[in-house]
Amino acid sequence: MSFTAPITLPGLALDPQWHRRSVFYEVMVRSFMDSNGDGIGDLAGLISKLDYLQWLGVDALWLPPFFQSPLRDGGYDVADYTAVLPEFGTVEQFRELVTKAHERNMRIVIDLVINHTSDQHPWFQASREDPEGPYGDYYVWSDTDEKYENVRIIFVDTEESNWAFDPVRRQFYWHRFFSHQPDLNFENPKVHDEIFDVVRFWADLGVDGFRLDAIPYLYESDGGSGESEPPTHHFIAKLRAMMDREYPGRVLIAEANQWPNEVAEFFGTDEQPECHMAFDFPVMPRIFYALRSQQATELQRQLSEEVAAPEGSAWGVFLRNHDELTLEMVSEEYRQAMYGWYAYDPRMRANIGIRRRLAPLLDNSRAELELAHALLFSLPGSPFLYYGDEIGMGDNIWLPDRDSSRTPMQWTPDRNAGFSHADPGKLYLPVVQSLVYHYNQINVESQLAQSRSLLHWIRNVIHVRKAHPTFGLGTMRVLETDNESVLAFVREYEGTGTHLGDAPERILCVFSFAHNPVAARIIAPGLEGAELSDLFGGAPFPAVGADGAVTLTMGTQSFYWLHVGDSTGVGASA
Ligand SMILES: OC[C@H]1O[C@H](O[C@H]2O[C@H](CO)[C@@H](O)[C@H](O)[C@H]2O)[C@H](O)[C@@H](O)[C@@H]1O
Ligand SMILES: [Ca+2]
Repeated sequence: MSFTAPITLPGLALDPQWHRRSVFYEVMVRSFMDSNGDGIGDLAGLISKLDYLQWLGVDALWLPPFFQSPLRDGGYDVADYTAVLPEFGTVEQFRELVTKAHERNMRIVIDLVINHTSDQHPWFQASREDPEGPYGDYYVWSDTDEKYENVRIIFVDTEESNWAFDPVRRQFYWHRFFSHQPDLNFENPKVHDEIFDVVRFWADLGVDGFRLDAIPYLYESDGGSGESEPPTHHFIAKLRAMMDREYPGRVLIAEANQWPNEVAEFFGTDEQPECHMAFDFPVMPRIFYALRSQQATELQRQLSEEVAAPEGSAWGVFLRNHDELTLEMVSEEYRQAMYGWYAYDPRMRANIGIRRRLAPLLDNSRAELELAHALLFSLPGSPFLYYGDEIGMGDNIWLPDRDSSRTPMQWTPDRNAGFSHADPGKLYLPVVQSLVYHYNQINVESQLAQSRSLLHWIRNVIHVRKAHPTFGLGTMRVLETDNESVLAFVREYEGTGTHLGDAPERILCVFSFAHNPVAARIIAPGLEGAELSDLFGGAPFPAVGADGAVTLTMGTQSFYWLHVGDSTGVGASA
């Protein structure tokens, strides 16, 4: 892929690898900061908090939809792709956000929700009213609701069919998600043109990337599963080609809740590249499984089988996001175990998953929060944080659907957690006031004032990660251990063009999920005789033996990131 065209975005240098070096931060405009006291977060509020995000070490923001929408699915029901929802601000303010982010060397990624629109979108209104008109074929219409019977239902809590009857057109329309989200008809080339124009609109405003929402579901066919069908890949390849031609350096991120070998197809091929990044869905629930089961084996197996992202591409790793903690990528047995540990109250469940935030899932255990983040920041790929998780925000399971984890950001112990000066009753969602996670205690201001707070800890780890490009750019080798609670892998990078000069770097990462201290023997072929030292404080550790093994003692639910130095000479082969 070439990057010959100049990139003129303010404040940003051309960096074809930026997405592989970045720490991403998902921030919902509605939830972060309200600038005008109407109780709803907005773009001006987000702009006012860019300094905080820069301080934290964030390199790129991912903004879920902020477009015109009836907000029946958190904005994933778009009614106008090129208009900002008035409560959030204006296109001009969005341009200002991009400029100010770029000035701080931060990039902006936005959601591209193209599988479906809101039923309020003028295209759908025109389509239902005038089947022969210019929009008649923009959606998937049928006289029967018996087509595509092999296609599963995704929102099992609310939907009984992927078809809904429209009383105006007197036909059924296809929808993979809520019935108020009709699927666009990608068989219609005019739909492709419309989507390309939407991409150009936002790319011209300077966005650095697009998260392709629900991307496997663009096409369906008779007898097919409606997931990742060949024409879906052809469309993405066509979109990528346009991006490379017209907007080199901007990235596409696939949101495909599937197994790694299926998701990996969204990277495309050398000849027909598709996405630069894809979210890693299977790894995430296995981290949570390991924390409760004290077994690293399933996570170790998954990581060993992990498909390496092709040259120049990256996985996106995450612990939580704005959706439920999806359990689609685990077996029924594991799913039931996880419901038992993490969703013991049925109210905590949504579809096939758990609608809770990170800190409550981990019972506010500092050890577990650190362990989970240490994994997040050292697994291959780029980490995605979810707003508020850096301070251990709580949730509100009495709110409907996934709103449980979309409450206002907690900035201070003051009114509305410093999020808004509106009357508290006017907020788009109430601030969290539960016993453990009340905004009086859990907020940015008080954590800034405590040097050992979770916020400072996470910031420190982010900065350590960023000082070692191996985490973003290196390969991973999973190692054998003699303790099934302990996971170990080595990250290796040839080291060109980093602060290390051209020196290669190796980092041994070890994690114990045991609920008591343990010792583990780690077999590290290739590291025979190597010296080890702690990446944080530099303290020396026992060297790897001549047999390539090292025994480490680990505290309860703890981890090490160890710099692998030169061989001590003990049994070193060369
Ligand atoms: O636009 C509809 C939905 O699209 C994304 O959905 C993803 O989340 C679902 C769970 O909420 C998941 O089951 C599905 O596999 C994903 O594609 C988006 O992130 C959702 O917020 C949105 O409702
Ligand atoms: Ca506002």
